[in-house]
Amino acid sequence: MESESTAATVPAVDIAGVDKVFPTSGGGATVALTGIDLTVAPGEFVSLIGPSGCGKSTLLRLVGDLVEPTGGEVRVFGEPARAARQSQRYGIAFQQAGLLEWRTVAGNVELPLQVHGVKKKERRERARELLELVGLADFAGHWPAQLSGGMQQRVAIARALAERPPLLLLDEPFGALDEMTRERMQAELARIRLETSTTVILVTHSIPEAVFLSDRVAVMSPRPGRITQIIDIDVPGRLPAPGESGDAPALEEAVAEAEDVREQAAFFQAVTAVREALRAGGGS
Ligand SMILES: Nc1ncnc2c1ncn2[C@@H]1O[C@H](COP(=O)(O)OP(=O)(O)OP(=O)(O)O)[C@@H](O)[C@H]1O
Repeated sequence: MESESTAATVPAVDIAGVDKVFPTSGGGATVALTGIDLTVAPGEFVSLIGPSGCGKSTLLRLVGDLVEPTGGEVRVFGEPARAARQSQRYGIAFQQAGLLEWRTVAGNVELPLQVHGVKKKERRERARELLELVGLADFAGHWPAQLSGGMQQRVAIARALAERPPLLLLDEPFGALDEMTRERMQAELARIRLETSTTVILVTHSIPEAVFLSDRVAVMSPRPGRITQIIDIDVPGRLPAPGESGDAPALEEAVAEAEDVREQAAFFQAVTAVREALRAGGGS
């Protein structure tokens, strides 16, 4: 077991000098990422934002060991990304919820636990807890096709959290949702993060979403993607980072607070700062 002081000094994610080049069919190469350095502290929420094709998803996939870097190194809680994946340090959710249609909502959430041999009773209990966390306690026995897009995405997030991963990787998880649902889901994610103390890296196209959720926003340039600026977000009233305060508020309270946060001058200022950084980096 690591002592608390050692754990506090090991970053959740440490990306050092990472490049990624994809070979193309004609024998050429696509330089997707170049010279990426980024360190994410345990419990921190960092968003990646940048123009389409700048390598946001590739960077997230590198952290999740779904693609390998061409150069440089990715470490997760002190381990190489491969080892971190093998010791199930990640929960991952993408834009498409990717639920299995032939399993119930609870069955989908239980899936990773079942794959790793967790006993039925314990799986049931954990799925119940998670569905409560994402506000779907009454839908455990439903089929995915009976849920709205937002509800399906909540199930995908519950599933990603099933094994209590210390790191959650989210690639445009709310990209397919309407604006109102999206804002509500953001409030829920802020609350879930506070309640679970999970470190989160989020890929998003939405500046307000990045500002609302993140402690820091990493702004990327057009391809070949580089991180051009990292902006600290300080908006009073935003749900604090884990450890900064006590209990997470109840769901409806979190949603109401989120509305107030989005109306603050500090929120608009942060949105403007990210927008200007995107423009300065060549992203519109
Ligand atoms: N598996 C792959 N093989 C070849 N090229 C790839 C692969 N994955 C990504 N690329 C290329 O790498 C570049 C970055 O892609 P990536 O999907 O990471 O960008 P993105 O910023 O997430 O884009 P978007 O915002 O449009 O989703 C693109 O030029 C893309 O075509």
